[in-house]
Parts: sequence; C-alpha cells; structure tokens
Amino acid sequence: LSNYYESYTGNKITEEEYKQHVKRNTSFWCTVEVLPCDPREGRRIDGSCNNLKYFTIGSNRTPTYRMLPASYSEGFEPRLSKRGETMPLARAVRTNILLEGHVPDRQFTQMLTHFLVFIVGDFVSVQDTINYVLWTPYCCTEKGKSDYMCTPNSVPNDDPVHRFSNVRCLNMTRPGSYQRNGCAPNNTVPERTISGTPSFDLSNIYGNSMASLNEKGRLFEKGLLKYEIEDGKMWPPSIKGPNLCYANQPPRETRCHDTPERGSNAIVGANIITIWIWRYHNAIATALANINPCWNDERLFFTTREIVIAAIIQIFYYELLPLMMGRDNLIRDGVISPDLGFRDIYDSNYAPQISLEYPFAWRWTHTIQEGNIKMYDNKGYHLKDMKLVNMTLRTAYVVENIDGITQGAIRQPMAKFDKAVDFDMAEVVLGPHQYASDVFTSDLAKNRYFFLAPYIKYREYCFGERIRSFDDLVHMFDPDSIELLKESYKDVEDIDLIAGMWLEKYIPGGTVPGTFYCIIAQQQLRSVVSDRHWYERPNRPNAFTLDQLLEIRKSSMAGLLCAVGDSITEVQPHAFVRAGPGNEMRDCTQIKQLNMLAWRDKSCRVNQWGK
Ligand code: HEM
Repeated sequence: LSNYYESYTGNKITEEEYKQHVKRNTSFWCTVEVLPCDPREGRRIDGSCNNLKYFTIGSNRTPTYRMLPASYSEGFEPRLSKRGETMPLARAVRTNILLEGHVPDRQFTQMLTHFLVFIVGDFVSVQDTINYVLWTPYCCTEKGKSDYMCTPNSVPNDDPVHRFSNVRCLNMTRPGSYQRNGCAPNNTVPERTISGTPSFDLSNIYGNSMASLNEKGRLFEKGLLKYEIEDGKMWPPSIKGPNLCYANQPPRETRCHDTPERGSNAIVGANIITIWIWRYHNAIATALANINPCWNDERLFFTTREIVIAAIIQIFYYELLPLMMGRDNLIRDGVISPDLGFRDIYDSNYAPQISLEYPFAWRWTHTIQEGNIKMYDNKGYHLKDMKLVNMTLRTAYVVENIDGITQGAIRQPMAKFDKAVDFDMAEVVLGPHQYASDVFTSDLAKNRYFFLAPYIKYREYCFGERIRSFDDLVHMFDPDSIELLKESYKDVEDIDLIAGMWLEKYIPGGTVPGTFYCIIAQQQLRSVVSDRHWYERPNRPNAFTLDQLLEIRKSSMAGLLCAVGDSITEVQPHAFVRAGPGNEMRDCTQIKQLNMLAWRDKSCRVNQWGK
C-alpha cells in the first residue's frame, strides 16, 4: 500500500503516481511520505501526524495559509496600483522611506536578534535566497531577461548610494511555488513552497526528516548528537571536503557544520545558537542517562529532544516575545499564559500551519539588525569588530571567535527600533556572495511577489479600521511618515504591507509596529492551538509531569549561556536586555538551571549500593 500523498492537497497517490513524480523530478516538492499515524506516538521529526485528521499538514513542504486573499494582476504578476499603473520601484520606495544610519538601542542586546534569526530558521525556507545567490545569479544580465524566474530590482540613476557606482540592478528571483514546481495547475494562484516544518519543533537542529537526523545528527549512543571535540570544546560534526561555507578562508579556516540542516552555517546568530543547543542537547542527555541508567539510546534521545524543544520555546514565548510585543498584550490575546502550570488550548479543527504572512512579517526585524559585531573578553574589554555580513557561511571564523562573539552578544546593544537601518543590511547583505544587495528592497519586492494584500487591508483585518484616504492614517503614523508615504504612493491603497510596517507607530506596551504585532501574535497563538504536541499540554503523548513543566519554566537565555555558552562565567539574568540597575551581571552559580531529577524514573532499578 502506498504511503505517498500530494504535499499541496494532502490527497493520497498510488505507488505508480509517485513513480511518475520521481521520473519528472517533482517528487521532492510535490509529494510527502507519511507512514500510518499512531495517536500515541510523540512528535515526528518530519512534522506529519500532528493533526490526526489532516495528517499530512504540518509535515515539511506542506502549504501555508493566507490571512487575506491574494492580490495580484493578470498572469499572476504583482498587483498594479489603484490607478492601474505599475507600482513604484521597490528600491526607490525603500531609499525614500528608510534612513541608513547607526543608532544603538538603549534597552536590548545583540543576543535578541541572534536568537530571533535562529528561531525563524525553524520554519522558513532558504531555497529562495539560495536560488538567486547560487543558481540564478544572472538576473541582471542579458540571460536573465528571458528567464521567467528572474525578477531583478532596478536601481534608479538618482539613487542616493548607487549614483556613485555603476550598479543599476540588484539580482533577485521569484519565490518558488507549487505551481512552478509542477505540483499544482498553472492557472491557480502561485502558492509558496517552504522546506521547513511549520511547528516550533527545532527542525533547524534535528532536521526535517528522520533520514537526515539519522545520517547527520544521532550518535546512536546514550541519546547523544554526534559531536567533535576541539580546543577542549564540543562542536557539531563538520564536513571534510567541499562544503557550503563559501566564505571560509582556507587553509586557516576550514570548519563547516555537517548538521541535518545546513542553515546552521548561515547567519552568525543561527550559527552560534545552533552550537549552544547542540551542546545543550548532549548535556541534558548525559544528565538523563546518569539518573536513569536503564533508559536506552532511543528513549534518552527523544526525551532530551522533547526537553530541549520545550526549553527553547519557553525562552522564545515567555522571555523574548514579551520584550518586543508587551507581556500584557500577549496575555490579553491568549498567546502566553499568566500562570506557571499546564495550559491546554489545543483545538484539532486547526491544522498546524503557518500563515504566508508570518515569516514575511518577521522580515521587519531586518530594521533592528546591527551590522557591526563587537567582540569582548569575559571582563568586558573590547577586542575587535567584524562585519556581520562577512560572517555568513563562514563557520570557521565564527567558531574561532566564538568567545568574543558571545561576550559581545550580551554586551553590545542591538540597533534601535526606529526608522534607521544598518548600512550593510541596506547595501551589502550577502557579503562576498553577491556584489550588491539590499535586504529591504528584496523584502518590499517579495511583498509584491507573494501577492500580499494592500497594507490598509491588513490594518482593517487587524484593527477593524476602514481607511479611505491618507488622512485616515493620522493616528497610526507620525505626520512626517505620512508625508513620506504620500511621496512614494499615489493612493493610500497602494501602500505595501512592509512599507506600512516600516513607518507605523508601535503597539501600546510594546516596541513593534501594530500590524507586525497582529500578524505575529495571531500565528504564535495559532501555533499553540494547533500543535497537539505543544509542551504546555498535560494530555499528549509523552507529556511532561507538572514538576517537569515547572523545571522547563526556569529556562532562560542566561541559563542556556551559563550551561553551554562560550567563556560565560557571569551574565545578566535578562540576557536580551543590557546589563544595568536591576539587571546586573552575576555569577552563573546564581542563574537558575533545570533540575533534572524531575525526570528521574523510579522504575530504573536502584543499584546494589542503593544509589
Ligand atoms: C533579526 C534578525 C533576522 C531575522 C529575524 C530575519 C528573518 C528573516 C525572515 C523571516 C526572512 C524570510 C524568509 C522566508 O520568507 O522564507 C528573511 C529573509 C532574508 N534575510 Fe533575514 N533575518 C534576520 C537577519 C538577517 C541578517 C543579519 C541577514 C544578512 C546578513 C539577513 C538576510 C536575509 C536575506 C538575504 C533574506 C532573503 C531576502 C529575499 O527574499 O530575497 N537577515 N529574514
């Protein structure tokens, strides 16, 4: 009997139909293999069987949903303006409304953006970026003109930066879609393909398939992940030979992680946090093995994974998100619980999916990314600086400097939540991997190629406001921001979602734009409601006991750093917030850690000494 299904529709297909896909080279994106679900089994690596009714959904490569219907023009091209004209040039709008500059934040540390970039790696897809960087780097050349996938961004002659260079075009490609990949009819709206699983399950650590976890992750001994020891420290396994770390500078720089997902080698934040979580997994597995000598590798591994996922998601939901979104807002909207005990808001009518808008909205955080990485020693003396954009796909450099980077991450301020964006994010982005790029222009252009509805429709959806003219924006924007929007767009309906978010006022009680808050909060809630394996639930396969959950609640970024962070012996208790009055640095012995005895299995026979 076949276990194959169409990834797009969830419909079962025959063995023969699957073979056809293999022949046409469409099996990867168009099909998923789901072995029969067992309601008692834990969270699958590939995300399938989370919802027992819609059991393919939640698996990697299954579709997102749209908060609002697609908005596009004929032939599935980006929408036209209200007056029927092509929309204003993405790069021109970007340079008109975002300033380039450097304003340090007074409150938050670099650790906040490092952690975020790691978290988004759990559910995003790098294939669109890989596409234009590696496979389709030619969109600005003659060859690009005849390639349907090429959608480069023109740079106007009077561009504030490139008027001084000969760059008149920035390379970019269309998002990959089920339609383009031959999985759905071409006369339907192109829907984006995403390679990661949609749930918060650390698939960026454990992989999106059992095969890759088994091949690259598990040691199959004592519940451990494969590891290497170098300079007395533990590292994820590395590739010997050709690899993805294109920016390594051999012969000195050779290390490149060989983990189930290769995003671990990408942006510096994802890289360092992968290293820490890798070590954390092994530390937890070792502690579990010590207290439960009768547990086998399988049980140790999957219990550890359950604990590590819960600990990281606890940090994300209860420590990081409240700082950005406002704790009271999140409690009011049911995203987080005000209590420490269990909570169960699971509803099997919701399939475990993310909205298309969700990863898109996270791009707004590109505006708070600081491009200069400052390194310090563990006494807080400044050592040196390095450009963040030159660390992408350069694992050996990151590993060699990880002590300084870690100390920097808890000391250096993040870029301020404001209208100024970092120079390198605005003009370089991909370091040596592409001559010139502008992540904000790409974000605005992708906004249009995802066919997202106009900004004002989201505003209406989120806050029930009808907006008919620029004058209706007065309570959402400063007057100068409205002026900038008027300069860029002829009609209020033309405003792109991301452009609205770039300039919008912050949600009361938080430090993020109102519409960003709405899109993110909706998904964070839905992710709790639709995840049968959510860690706060008491009734689920392998559920934590109350004692165990109370230990998970002690997780914090500072605790993670004290357990596995490089050169960390002291840290401020709120590591996403700069040290200062009320958040003074303190010795790691004063930072809470999980008490693993909550996982002691009494059925493991006590040994002859009664220990
Ligand atoms: C706060 C930290 C960051 C967060 C949360 C973040 C988040 C995201 C998200 C969610 C996407 C969309 C991915 C998708 O739709 O599948 C994205 C795209 C991207 N990000 Fe970031 N990012 C961060 C920092 C950075 C940094 C430091 C760089 C570069 C050094 C970078 C470069 C890019 C690029 C090149 C893209 C693709 C743009 C395109 O669509 O062409 N990001 N980011």
